[in-house]
Amino acid sequence: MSSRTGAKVPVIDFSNQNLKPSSPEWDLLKFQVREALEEYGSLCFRKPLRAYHGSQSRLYDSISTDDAHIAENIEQCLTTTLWPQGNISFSKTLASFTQLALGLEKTILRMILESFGLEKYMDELVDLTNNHLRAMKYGRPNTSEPTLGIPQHCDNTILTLLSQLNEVQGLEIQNKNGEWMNLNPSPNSFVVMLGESFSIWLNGRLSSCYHRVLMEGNEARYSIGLFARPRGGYLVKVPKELVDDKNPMLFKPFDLEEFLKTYSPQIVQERGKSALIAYCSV
Ligand SMILES: O=C(O)CCC(=O)C(=O)O
Ligand SMILES: [Fe+2]
Repeated sequence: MSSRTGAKVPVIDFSNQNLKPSSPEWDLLKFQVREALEEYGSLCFRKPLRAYHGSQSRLYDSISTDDAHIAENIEQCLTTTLWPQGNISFSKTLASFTQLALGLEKTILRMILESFGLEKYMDELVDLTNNHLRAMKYGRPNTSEPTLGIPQHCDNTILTLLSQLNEVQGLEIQNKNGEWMNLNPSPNSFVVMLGESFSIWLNGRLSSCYHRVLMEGNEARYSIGLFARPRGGYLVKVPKELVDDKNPMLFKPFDLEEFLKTYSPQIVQERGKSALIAYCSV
């Protein structure tokens, strides 16, 4: 296993509720976002289908819904899975969490696009996005040995926003030197990661980061994520502005749903890199 380090991913302060595009504060944050994503593919933000997802490890369990902006989806797929008789306060909390996360997701998306002069694609990217909300539980490892909660992977999303719900740490990202860094996010922050679909759309200008969950000790870990994924039936396609003589097109257009039909975790292991990147590399 490669080495682990406690080095820090940048934390960016988004606590200003009145942040406006084109203001000096917006431009400063935009610069910080771009810089952090170039370095790590990931950063932390400070801020005031009914399914158990497949077992990633013996510790991992989750419930999730697509199109999480619709409150009934949260109710039907998450709340009633846990409380068949319903739980209004849980549904409301999750719905307001989702609204907050969606707002942040759009802000980050706009900043990244602006930093490439590609803001005209904002609506197109928002339209092709399915916001998948997933609540995750990692059971108690009951050992002092580091135990995998989720093996290393890159998300196939456009953006991923993660929030850790209790004090039990475990999320790690890999830096450019191959070292694993634990993130230790505080409960009032989001970790934002650039997903592979976005890295491909950007013709590789920014990379997504490998991450994993490693746990030890006797406590369960709870986290929640908003996974902005391209909808099935939509082609993710590098915009013409990112292709020229010096920057040839690196990826063919792809439909994530079509890719997932052919996906086999073995491909990831065999090629040592992401199956999605391998699938649509030119
Ligand atoms: O629980 C976490 O903090 C990470 C989850 C994750 O990486 C994933 O579901 O893709
Ligand atoms: Fe992930």
